Amino acid sequence: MFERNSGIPIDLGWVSRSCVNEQAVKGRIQDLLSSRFVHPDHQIDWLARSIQCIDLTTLAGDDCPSNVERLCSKAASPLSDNVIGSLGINHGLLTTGAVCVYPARVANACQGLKRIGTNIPVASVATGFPTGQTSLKIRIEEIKFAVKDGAKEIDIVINRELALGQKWGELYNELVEMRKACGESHMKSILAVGELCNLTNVYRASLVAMMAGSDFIKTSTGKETVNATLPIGLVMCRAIRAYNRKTGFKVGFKPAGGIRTSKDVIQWMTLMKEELGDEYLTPELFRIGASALLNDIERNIASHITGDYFLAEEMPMA
Ligand SMILES: O=C[C@H](O)COP(=O)(O)O
Repeated sequence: MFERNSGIPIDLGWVSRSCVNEQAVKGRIQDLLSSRFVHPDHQIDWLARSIQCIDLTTLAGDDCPSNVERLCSKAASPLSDNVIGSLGINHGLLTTGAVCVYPARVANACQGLKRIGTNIPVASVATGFPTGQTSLKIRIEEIKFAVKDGAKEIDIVINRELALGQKWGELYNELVEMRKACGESHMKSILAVGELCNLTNVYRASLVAMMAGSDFIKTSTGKETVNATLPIGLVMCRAIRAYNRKTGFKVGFKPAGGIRTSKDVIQWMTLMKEELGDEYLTPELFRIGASALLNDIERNIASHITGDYFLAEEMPMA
């Protein structure tokens, strides 16, 4: 275990001095993709490990108790019994990192997980997700509502207007208020990187979110035009590393939005391993926000085990 990030007073000098060389970021990602491979013999282990880091998500307008219950069952038993048996893992030991739902569905998720008898945490998006376009008062109330209903993790969205206007002090103050409203529940700050215009803003927003006490920084809501990309992920990982060196606090990273395939997951895990080290490849410090990824992982693990090719529709719905 490690100490939770309590945040630090805002350091505006550090924020405004920080600039990102976009060409160097692209070069580093190209180098990573061309020089680091996971040996096929180890891919099953990596994929099984990735499942523990998934925030299994449903964020649809037609979410209702029954589909949230199904999501909870899938989170508690992400792989079929025969696949689990072949991996030599005891049933019930492999679960996703969390279940992620809208605030109105937190109570359903908590009940569903309790019925199954698992302590998988419920995460909830809040603060006017995905845009945050409402008053601070209402955004704070929404956090409190989700916490009261049992959410142990709150995925808040940052105010993009403040970030784009370089109003870092104001953004920090909003985030500090949100962190207070989260209480013991962990705050995962969504930067909505696709709307931040450039990588320097991504780096600066990452620093401000961590200074305000975020437990995780997260790329995207999944609703922006550009969501999680590896260059953006690299910039956020570097900010996490710099913050850790300066303060000693470890802040987690959550790429989210458009992550659909086993190949994507292995690339994200490679980035984490190379940039932050193995200790960050745990559910405490790494999550993948995804609504449509588990099916592909299960299909790949089943294919590795049996040597047969499976169609997506042959797998139970993820
Ligand atoms: O926070 C999680 C994202 O909404 C998931 O995005 P996705 O639906 O593209 O997987």
